[in-house]
Amino acid sequence: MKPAAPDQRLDSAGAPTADSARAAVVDLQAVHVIAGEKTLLQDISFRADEARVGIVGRNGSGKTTLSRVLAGLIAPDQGEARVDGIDLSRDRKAALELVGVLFQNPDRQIIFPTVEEEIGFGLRQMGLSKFDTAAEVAQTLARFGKSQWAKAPTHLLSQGQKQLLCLMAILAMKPRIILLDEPFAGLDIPTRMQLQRALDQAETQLFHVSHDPQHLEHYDRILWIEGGRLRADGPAADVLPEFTRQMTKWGASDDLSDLAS
Ligand SMILES: Nc1ncnc2c1ncn2[C@@H]1O[C@H](COP(=O)(O)OP(=O)(O)OP(=O)(O)O)[C@@H](O)[C@H]1O
Repeated sequence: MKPAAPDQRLDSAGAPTADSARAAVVDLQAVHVIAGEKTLLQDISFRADEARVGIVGRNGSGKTTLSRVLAGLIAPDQGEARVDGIDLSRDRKAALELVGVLFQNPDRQIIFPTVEEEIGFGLRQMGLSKFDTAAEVAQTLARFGKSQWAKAPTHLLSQGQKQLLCLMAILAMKPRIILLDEPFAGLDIPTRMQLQRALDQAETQLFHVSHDPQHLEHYDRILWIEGGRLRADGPAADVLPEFTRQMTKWGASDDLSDLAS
């Protein structure tokens, strides 16, 4: 393997990860998100430019709301959220170029009848010509060894294949950041490993929401959200053991209604 440049990050297998020169700065300052009577996020502040950032927390703690803020899909009711100084909730074109989002349910993301149309859509939105889009789609499929999928009807793909399609569509757009909101839930181990490999090889920053601390052990930084607040923020080796201890403690006591309170 080629020796890494002095400031190049390596993943757990020793492979280079995100290109630090392209790292975007995600900057949240005193972010509040309110829905009716309920405060979904309260006073969240952090500045992150790490290659791999994990987001953990119990069900209903506010992780998905936070990912929507990061992607510019919702604007904070108070405070500021910026990526590289840009308020993505006001600049959708910049949001498309900067952040790709992979959600848990690919059926909510796939809207086109064939694989090539699905991958091509985002590229056309970014302003690529039909010719360049076709070339980029073909290259992306070839990179994943899936050229034979080009004309395949998307509704015939399995869940894992659909999730891989969504990931290919995002990677084709070469965003600076990929936001993952539990994309592995419901996938079998080989499919999950294949997606994880594709992500590990992507020279892109990852913000990854997961319930499973094991998926995030090799990450640079972990944000732990609880009750809409930032409960802990630090290296995986510090935050994840404490998170696991607390989850186990809560899980061992009381009933589900208490867990959800
Ligand atoms: N638009 C909304 N209006 C009212 N409440 C909402 C709205 N969106 C989310 N919530 C509530 O806010 C809380 C946080 O939701 P969110 O989806 O961000 O949590 P989460 O940590 O991603 O949960 P999970 O792990 O279960 O996916 C939940 O109690 C949810 O029911």
